[in-house]
Amino acid sequence: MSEKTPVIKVRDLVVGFGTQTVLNHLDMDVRPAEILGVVGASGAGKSVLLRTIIGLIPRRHGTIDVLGKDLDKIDENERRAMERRWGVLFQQGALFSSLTVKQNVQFPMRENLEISQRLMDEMAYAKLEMVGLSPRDGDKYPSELSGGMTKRVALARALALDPEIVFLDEPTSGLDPISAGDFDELIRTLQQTLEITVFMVTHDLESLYTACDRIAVLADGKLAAEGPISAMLESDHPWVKTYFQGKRGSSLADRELTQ
Ligand SMILES: Nc1ncnc2c1ncn2[C@@H]1O[C@H](COP(=O)(O)OP(=O)(O)OP(=O)(O)O)[C@@H](O)[C@H]1O
Repeated sequence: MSEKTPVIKVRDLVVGFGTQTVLNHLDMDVRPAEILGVVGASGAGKSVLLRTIIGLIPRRHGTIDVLGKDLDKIDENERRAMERRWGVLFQQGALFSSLTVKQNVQFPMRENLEISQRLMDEMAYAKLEMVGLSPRDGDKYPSELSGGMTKRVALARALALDPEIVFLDEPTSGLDPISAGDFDELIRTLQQTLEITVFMVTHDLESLYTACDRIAVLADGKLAAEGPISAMLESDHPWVKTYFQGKRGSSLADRELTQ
């Protein structure tokens, strides 16, 4: 794929439920190896967009290309192959409570790869190390983990099949600011070392400043603004102005300017 080809290309996307239209003729590109932060008011449709791209919610209209393939034009086998090329971290982590950390990380491997248990163990330990957890953490159950550890395990599971794209839905929600900052740094480091493309839905202004290359703002079912933080600070869109140039946003912007 050429440098310029978007990794994800969404065109004229319409998604709704009953009489409600959530995404209304939305166009969006996600570029290779970028961390794109998707923001918008509560209920704007950020999670719906993520879930529609990965095929969990049907579209009413529009096309979605991922890694150069139109998702409407691939057969069942190609679809399964495509799903191995992306990893997803859902809101709340969504770990299987009856499985250990190691078994959770191995879940996608078991579903998709025919490899020995020993190799799967090695791979699971490597993924846990990548996200800053030890092999001993592998034997714990989700109920024994802190919020930050749960997110890390969910990230390790999303990375299980060495994906090219990672979808993160509110990865830092529920974390204290220090743990959230550590998680942002982890995402940044992984993105740089593995050169993955990251689609991150977030409410966390700090994440947008420290982790994201570009930001896409959802409002009224469309992209209201997109670009780096500097573009957000200059935007005239009312929601973008309030969000990025409001009290919280401007203190981060000041810090950015003085660094
Ligand atoms: N499965 C569903 N069935 C019916 N309505 C849904 C469904 N999923 C989402 N919605 C509706 O779609 C709208 C957008 O929801 P979505 O979860 O994408 O918002 P969001 O921007 O991610 O919000 P938040 O920041 O609060 O998580 C909401 O009005 C929601 O109620």
